[in-house]
Amino acid sequence: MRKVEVCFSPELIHLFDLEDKIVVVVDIFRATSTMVAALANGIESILSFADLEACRLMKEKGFLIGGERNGLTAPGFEMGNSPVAYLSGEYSGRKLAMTTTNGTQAIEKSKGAFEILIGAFPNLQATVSYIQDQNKDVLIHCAGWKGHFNLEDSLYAGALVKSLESTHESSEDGAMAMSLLFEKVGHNLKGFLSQASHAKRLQNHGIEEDIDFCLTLDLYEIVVKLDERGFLVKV
Ligand SMILES: O=C(O)[C@H](CS(=O)(=O)O)OP(=O)(O)O
Repeated sequence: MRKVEVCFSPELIHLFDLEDKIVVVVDIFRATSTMVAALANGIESILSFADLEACRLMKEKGFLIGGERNGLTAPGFEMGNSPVAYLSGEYSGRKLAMTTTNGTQAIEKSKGAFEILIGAFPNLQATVSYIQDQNKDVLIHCAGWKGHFNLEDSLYAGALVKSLESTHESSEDGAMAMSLLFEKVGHNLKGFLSQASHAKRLQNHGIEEDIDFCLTLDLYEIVVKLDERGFLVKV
C-alpha cells in the first residue's frame, strides 16, 4: 500500500520529505480553485510566482497578470484571484502569471517533489484517478492562511485521503481526523464552511459566487500539474 500524508501549513513543510512524492498543493479559497478554473476555460498555462514584483514584470512578456494580496487585486494587475473571472473563456489562449497571498507561496515551497499537482474541489475525482494510476506516495500540502491551519484546505485533504483509501494508507492523526470530518460534512460543504474564518473574511469582499464555485465538486475532468518547464498545465 502507498502512503498519503497531510501538511496543514507551509510553515510545517520542512517536517516532510518531498522527494519521490506527488505533492498536491491546495488553496481552496481561492488560488488553486482559480488555477483549475483558468486552465479548464482556455488559459494555456500558468506561471506561479511567490513575489508580486516578479509577477508584475511578466506583463511586458505578453502574459496576462493576476496579482492578489489579502483578498484584493494588487495595484497594477489585470486580474485578481477570482475563479469566476475565467469562466466565460474570455482569456482563452493567454498565458497567465499569477501571485496570491498563500497559494503561490505553497507551490514555491513544494519544489523538490517528484511531481506537483494543483488540488481543488472542481477537479477532485480527476486528481484521484490520476494519482491512483501512479505508484507514488502522496503529500497533501495545505496553503492555509498566513501560516495558520484552515478548514477548507484541510477538508479537501480529508476528501482526498478518503477517496484514495483503496490505494493509499494514512496513519497520521490529522489525516484521519480530516477524512472523518469530510465524511460527516462533505454533503454540506457550503453550510459547514460558511462558519470558517477564511470564508467570512472573503464574504466581506462580496465574492459569494467565488465561494460557491470553489466548493463545487467535480465540474472538470482535468488534472493540473507543474510541467518540466515550471508551467502549470492541464493534462
Ligand atoms: O484571494 C484569496 O482568496 C486569498 C486571500 S487571503 O488569504 O484571505 O488574504 O489568497 P489565497 O492565496 O488564494 O489564499
